Amino acid sequence: MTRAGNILVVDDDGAIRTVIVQALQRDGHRLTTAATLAEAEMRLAAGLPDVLITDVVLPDGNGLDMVARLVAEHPGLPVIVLSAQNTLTTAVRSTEVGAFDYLPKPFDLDTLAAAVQSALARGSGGVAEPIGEEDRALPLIGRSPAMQDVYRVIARVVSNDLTVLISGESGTGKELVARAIHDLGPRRRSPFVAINMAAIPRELIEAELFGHERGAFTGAQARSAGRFEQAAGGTLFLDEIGDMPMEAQTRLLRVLQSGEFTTVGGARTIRADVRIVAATNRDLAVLVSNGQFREDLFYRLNVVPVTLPALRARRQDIALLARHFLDRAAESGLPRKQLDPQAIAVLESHDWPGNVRELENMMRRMAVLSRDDMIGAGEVRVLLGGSYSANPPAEVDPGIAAAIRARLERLAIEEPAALDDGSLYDRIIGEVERPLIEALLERHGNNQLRAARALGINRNTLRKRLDTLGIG
Ligand SMILES: Nc1ncnc2c1ncn2[C@@H]1O[C@H](COP(=O)(O)OP(=O)(O)OP(=O)(O)O)[C@@H](O)[C@H]1O
Repeated sequence: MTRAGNILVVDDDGAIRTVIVQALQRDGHRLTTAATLAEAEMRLAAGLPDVLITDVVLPDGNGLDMVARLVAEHPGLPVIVLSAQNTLTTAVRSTEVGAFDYLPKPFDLDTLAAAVQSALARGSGGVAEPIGEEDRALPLIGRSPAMQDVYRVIARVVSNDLTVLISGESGTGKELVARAIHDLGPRRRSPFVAINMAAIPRELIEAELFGHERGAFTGAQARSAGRFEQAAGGTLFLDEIGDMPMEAQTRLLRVLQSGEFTTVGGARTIRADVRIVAATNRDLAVLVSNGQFREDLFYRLNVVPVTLPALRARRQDIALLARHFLDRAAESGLPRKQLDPQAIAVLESHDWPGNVRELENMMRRMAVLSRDDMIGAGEVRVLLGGSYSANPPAEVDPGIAAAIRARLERLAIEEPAALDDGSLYDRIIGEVERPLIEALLERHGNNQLRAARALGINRNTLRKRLDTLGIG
């Protein structure tokens, strides 16, 4: 009889993870995956699997070190080690650290399935909390060292209730991290409730947070539960905490100290059973020194600080994120698009002041606007628009850039509405495409390959455009 269990697969090779997941799901197992040690730690902090399958060489360290530590802490946990380094040393070391089995790569899927069966038959007995029915896919994308640091902190906090303060520029993923902490932890079956201090009128913040009784203030026609009450048993995410008014700060501090709160206009005291995660895109330490934020509240919130890096500080994640967002756009019904290598290079050299959110929006627009399945550097540059033309890449003819700017200025004067009526891309591209292609063909003696290269589009795209425009 086959037994089914919760299995965590740790391998940095996405293809191998997919193959293993598909093969083992057929036997009814529930799979979760991680691509790095830090991701694995985050998963393990959320709950032990019945069987761990891990690669040895991982981008952020050696899988066997993790195995040694885990097996020491949970002697019953069966671990299957996979390794492409088919050396005796790896095999021996796997046994020494207490692995249950060792399979050299490439391995046979039936052998792996059989190894999993014997591992389950031995039974770990050490399952503290089942992983859950579904693979709660990690929502955070990024392999940069800076993101690995973030994963490590998440791993440290998921299974406890320590207050976390997430800092980072707008669009760096602060809310996503707060949700990951909630979704991976023991409170995940209770609500995750978010409140943004900057989005609520100052005078209503306390009522929003703590709820109010009927008649507590003008317009309070019925009793209303506040976010603390709504989040009971779960996580309360206090976003843009730097914008919290002073009086509300004082009240919040009291709640954090006593673990209780009273509703606005009411005498009822309610126990605050929530985990607090706060976020800010402002420097709270500066607000404290300016007297705009209470120092004692700052220390109460900043128990575990997490700093999210700006996207420009982790450019190696840009390609991964861009592809991820194009995939997501395709899953939501938009046309499926890919990026050619020069397009990725342009994305990687952009500074992304709006961080991941800006990249996400840009990829959705690309999915809609790009005429070709393969997005080229030229299209990316056009869409990055003003922010890119400030620093034009060497290969763009300054004459062409100047002509586009001149055309935009003329449009702004003659037809200002056209600048934001949603047709700008087609208008400008329509106007500049023909002279641009003709000029480049002329410059390269009608050599289409060289002209396509200079344009940053592939040759087939150029051919198609020539056909459509009737050039040639
Ligand atoms: N590492 C990441 N992987 C995948 N998606 C991400 C990542 N970081 C951010 N995103 C996406 O980028 C968008 C912005 O993220 P989020 O809202 O969490 O940012 P934020 O820092 O809270 O922004 P703000 O300060 O403006 O509220 C979201 O759609 C989120 O899903």
